[in-house]
Amino acid sequence: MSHACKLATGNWKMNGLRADLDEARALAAGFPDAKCGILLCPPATLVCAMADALSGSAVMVGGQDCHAQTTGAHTGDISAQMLADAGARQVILGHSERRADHAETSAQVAAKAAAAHAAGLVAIICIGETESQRDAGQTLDVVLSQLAQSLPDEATSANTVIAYEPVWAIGTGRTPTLEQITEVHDALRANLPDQAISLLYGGSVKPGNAAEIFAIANVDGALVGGASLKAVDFGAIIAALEAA
Ligand SMILES: O=C[C@H](O)COP(=O)(O)O
Repeated sequence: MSHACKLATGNWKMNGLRADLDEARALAAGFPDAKCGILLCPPATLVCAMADALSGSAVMVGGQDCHAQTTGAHTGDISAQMLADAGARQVILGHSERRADHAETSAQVAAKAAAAHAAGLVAIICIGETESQRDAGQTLDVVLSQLAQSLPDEATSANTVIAYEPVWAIGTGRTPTLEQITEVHDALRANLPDQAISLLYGGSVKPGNAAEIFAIANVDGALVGGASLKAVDFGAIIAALEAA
């Protein structure tokens, strides 16, 4: 572990109806005195209701994306200010699914992060290589380039978290070796503008592999997709992070 803050982030992606807020409540009930940051990022439709449901608990609520502008004619988009108004404290930006499905560039991610910061939100900026890039030996070049281009100038440990997510490990049950995660996280740490920025690993993190991943020196937590949907699974991952 580094000196950065530990953070367990759950990304519900396009999953979750109001009835699923019971999972969020169950998670919060299991960690009344959390020893690390705990964050759930539900779909936009649930941000307000989840923030209300978790009010007074140790579990924070975040968004999964925001627009770079504050207001305007952008049908279907939501601004960072709107997320903050709904009770969010953080926002995931530049997730590989956004980069792939919506052709988001790192420059756009940086603009969104600046908007998030202006709204008082912590930006969780995602980076990661594809399988073909890894096979071509381009992993460090790709992630360091994404890091440099996705961070706005004002990024500090107070307003920014980085999540390294190999695209090929997301939702596949496959993970890099511990040596591969170590190599990338060490390189990221060496290139951060603020050494106290938290570095999360994401991609098929489960209760069964969380402890060994959290034992890596420059891993400060996780960005968890599928295993964050159920309190019992995400709770086990959070317990592993607290113990690391
Ligand atoms: O945002 C979360 C990541 O994409 C990881 O998803 P996963 O845990 O389902 O592999």
